[in-house]
Amino acid sequence: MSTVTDVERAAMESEDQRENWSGNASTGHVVEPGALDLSHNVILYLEDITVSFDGFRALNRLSLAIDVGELRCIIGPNGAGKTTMMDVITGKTRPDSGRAFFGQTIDLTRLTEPQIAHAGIGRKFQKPTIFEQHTAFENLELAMKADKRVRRTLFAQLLDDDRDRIAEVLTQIRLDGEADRPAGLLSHGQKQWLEIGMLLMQEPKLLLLDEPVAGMTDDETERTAELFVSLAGKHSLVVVEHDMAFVEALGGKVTVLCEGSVLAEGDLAEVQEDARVIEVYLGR
Ligand SMILES: Nc1ncnc2c1ncn2[C@@H]1O[C@H](COP(=O)(O)OP(=O)(O)OP(=O)(O)O)[C@@H](O)[C@H]1O
Repeated sequence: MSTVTDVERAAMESEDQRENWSGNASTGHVVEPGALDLSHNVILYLEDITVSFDGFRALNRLSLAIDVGELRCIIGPNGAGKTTMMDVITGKTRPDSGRAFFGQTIDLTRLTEPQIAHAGIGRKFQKPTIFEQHTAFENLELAMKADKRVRRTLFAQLLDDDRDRIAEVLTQIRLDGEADRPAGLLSHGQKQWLEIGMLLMQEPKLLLLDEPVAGMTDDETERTAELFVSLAGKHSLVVVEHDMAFVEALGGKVTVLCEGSVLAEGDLAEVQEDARVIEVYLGR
């Protein structure tokens, strides 16, 4: 069974939810089955998500919505549920209850991790998983969508547009001068950017980034903020981070998680003044 078919089936099975979420029938908006429906300008909906581990609620009726093209930061104390939330979005953890939708129609709770990646959600973990022996260019080539890799095998060479795409991503991640360098020789920050570049080769609509600037120099952190700001709009980004200077540089809306739910939401200055946020997180 093909992945697309499964995605389509999940979309159709969620017909009832679709009515609830979007009222598409009334707007007359037509979207192919299985395609990402962004007609309401929201790319991710989480509603009342609960995840328990041995009776402990890591997520407790968590609700959240991310707009198309938004750059959202998620902050909160250790154990607040940030990683668990990412795990639910990517299908690694199934919620006990609640709903998780990608666009209006794709029910993430019914898809496997590969299906969710295929649907357009890319995740970057803290530890880079690049191929150290291969060059930066080759790493991006290896990350190309599978259908393009097949094309490459058929024609025994990279097509010009694929080469252009790799060059474009190398420039985006500021590695255009390092294309032929083995990835293992890149700095820590450059390795992180290369992994982000590998995600970009998959053309994700939504990028989930877990503590992307941990271990980076101040200069690398600043450049990473510039990169993320430049990606917003074309992509939607959800960034989990503890580094407040970085969160400030991103300039987007901030969601504060605590004990598995949203404690506060707003721009950084607003949440920094929130007495509850100071008590559980920022005041520490
Ligand atoms: N597989 C698991 N089994 C049992 N408990 C778990 C599991 N995964 C997470 N937890 C617990 O759920 C809670 C939320 O963890 P989570 O890793 O999502 O928090 P976090 O906000 O990402 O924290 P940090 O900032 O430290 O990464 C924690 O108390 C954690 O110990």
